[in-house]
Amino acid sequence: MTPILRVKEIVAGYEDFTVIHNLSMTVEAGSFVGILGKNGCGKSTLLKTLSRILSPNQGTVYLNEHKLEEYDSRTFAKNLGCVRQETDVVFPFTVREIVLMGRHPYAGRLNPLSAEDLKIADEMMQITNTTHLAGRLITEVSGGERQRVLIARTLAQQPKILLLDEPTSHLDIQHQIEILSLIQNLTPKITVVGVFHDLNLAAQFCDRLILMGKGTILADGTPAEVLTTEMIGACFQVDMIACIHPNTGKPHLIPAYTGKEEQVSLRVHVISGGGTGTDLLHTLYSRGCQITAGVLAANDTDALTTRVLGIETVRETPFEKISDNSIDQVSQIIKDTDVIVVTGMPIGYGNLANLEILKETTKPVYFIGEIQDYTKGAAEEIKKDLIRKGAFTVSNIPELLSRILP
Ligand SMILES: Nc1ncnc2c1ncn2[C@@H]1O[C@H](COP(=O)(O)OP(=O)(O)OP(=O)(O)O)[C@@H](O)[C@H]1O
Repeated sequence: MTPILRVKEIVAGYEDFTVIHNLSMTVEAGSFVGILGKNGCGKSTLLKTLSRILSPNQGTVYLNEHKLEEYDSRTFAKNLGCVRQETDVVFPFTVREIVLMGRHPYAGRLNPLSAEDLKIADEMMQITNTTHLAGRLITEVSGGERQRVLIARTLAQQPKILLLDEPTSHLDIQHQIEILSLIQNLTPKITVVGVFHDLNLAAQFCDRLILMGKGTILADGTPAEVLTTEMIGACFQVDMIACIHPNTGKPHLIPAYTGKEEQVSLRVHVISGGGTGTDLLHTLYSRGCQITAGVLAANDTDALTTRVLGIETVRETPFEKISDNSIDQVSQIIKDTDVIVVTGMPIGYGNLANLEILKETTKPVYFIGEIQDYTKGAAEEIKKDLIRKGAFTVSNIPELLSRILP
């Protein structure tokens, strides 16, 4: 398929300051491409070059296989619309007037705007949720409202390709999602290339991501191909964990450390399941504890968390009863641990052994949350017995931390 946009070996920048170094890329028609990268790496400069605000010093940009400079300004505006970060709206036009400016490429030299132009402007205000602002002055609306108005104006151009420089930077979370869903729904009729800082939102909405280094492309592919722990580390010099979001199936990045970076000497074994341990595992991990976990079914949500965090875990085949081998492994681990924490996990006969293992231990045991007992009381009996022998109950993670951390 012929790409709608083809960038060939461009070098671009400001006077004698080169920002983009020999960059090549293509954009397929109908796709939603996100451009990501550190502050100052050249994302806006690239967008300016694609939208003809800046001419490349070397190389060529083709729109539908025609060089950008071959287009007259009206035809160009009908093909490509750009919503920029720093916008030039300083005069007190009404919101409707601003949106109607998007129709200028279609108006004749002497012709006023047609009924069709008014209809399209109204439509664009409707889909960007700005209709109620139509009579207000652009200089008197909020940053987020203004951003939505500028998107409406550019959409009124009815471009075939839409470039967006941080389209959600001023928007609250509701409007971020609203605008990104709106933009996503424009594809495949319209091609979209947008600069984003929120990696997780970009992963959720874009079908392709381009990660930029200093004026070059570091990675280009699907969100799963680009947003890897290694790539994010190399690009942003941060320690992030790339996991797959259970609801979206898209990559989701979380900071590897949210608290202390140094290891604390506390060894904690977590017995959990069904996602009841996920928050606890992340919290202990961020506090630098040395964590072990299990026995967990290999497909359990908590098992996924331990895999992502690189926690030593005893895993069992899903839907199988806990085996003697797994029990032996946990018994061995428990011998070396300082503290054992049991979450309010679902316990049936298949995993009752997770509690039975604790009958023999002399290590402190903490129960956090009520276990969900599917064993006609057998699990509750073991828990009560362990509490009689000195196990503790705590009601939440902060209370647990206050009791166990040095
Ligand atoms: N008009 C300009 N004149 C001179 N240098 C500029 C100009 N605009 C940007 N730069 C410089 O070019 C480099 C790239 O800037 P650019 O705005 O393209 O980065 P960016 O990746 O979009 O950054 P951010 O994420 O902070 O928006 C930076 O070093 C910046 O200071």
